[in-house]
Amino acid sequence: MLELRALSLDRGGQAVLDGIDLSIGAGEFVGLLGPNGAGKTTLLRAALGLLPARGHSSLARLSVRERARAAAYMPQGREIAWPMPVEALVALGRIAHPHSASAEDRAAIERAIAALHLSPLRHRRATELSGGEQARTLIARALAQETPLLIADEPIAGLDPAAQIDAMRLFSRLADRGHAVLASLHDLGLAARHCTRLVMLHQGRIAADGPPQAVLTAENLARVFGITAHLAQGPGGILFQPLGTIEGEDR
Ligand SMILES: Nc1ncnc2c1ncn2[C@@H]1O[C@H](COP(=O)(O)OP(=O)(O)OP(=O)(O)O)[C@@H](O)[C@H]1O
Repeated sequence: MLELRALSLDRGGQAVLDGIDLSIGAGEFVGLLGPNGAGKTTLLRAALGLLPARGHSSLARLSVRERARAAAYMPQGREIAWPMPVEALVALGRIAHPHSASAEDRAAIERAIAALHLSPLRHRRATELSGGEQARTLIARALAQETPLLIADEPIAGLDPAAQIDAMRLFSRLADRGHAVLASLHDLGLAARHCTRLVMLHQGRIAADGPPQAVLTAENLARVFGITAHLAQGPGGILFQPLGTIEGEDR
């Protein structure tokens, strides 16, 4: 689904990505973690070929149309330029499909609208929605693309707790159905409970990669995030509670 080898990128004379090796397969819901500025957005955009990088990305070499069928992308920026109805914006997800007004397209749009509970909002102008409603609309647009891989940059930022859990469950179900999901996330607790795998980025390099319990360790949290946390095994996976920051540590 996604293969990155030695992906590196400099910006402003600094290495922002430094030798990223990452392979993501069907059935994986990968949470991309890391503090502000670690390189998460840069990694997602370079993987998609939206930023020129050294090394190899299996997506970056595809034509625009091929790539739009291989991977859907929900960017971090949520600006909606046109005052179009929610359902028309979701329908844009089908634009790369050959017959983008077919019964199959309409069914995909309806599935995406239903999955994000957007039916009551479908005729509203997307520019007039709340931030969280806009976020759900943009997730639905990416979902309507029905690609093997979904790449989402902070998809649950600004959602209320129920909508965050709903979205994480949705991504998890996509992975269960054989898709792959790569999402940058700042909520380590939700990442721990819902992702099948976590990749922790630190200063443009992968600091840890594996199942949640192997990545969310006290040592990694101190070294990468500069925090202490309470970690416990709960009924549905790891329970994570941040406790404090580590003063004076060189992160
Ligand atoms: N156009 C640019 N020129 C120079 N440096 C840049 C540019 N864009 C990003 N950077 C730097 O690259 C680094 C990685 O940025 P990136 O947006 O990938 O981080 P991030 O992990 O997504 O952070 P956040 O969690 O804050 O969204 C940061 O130090 C940022 O300042």
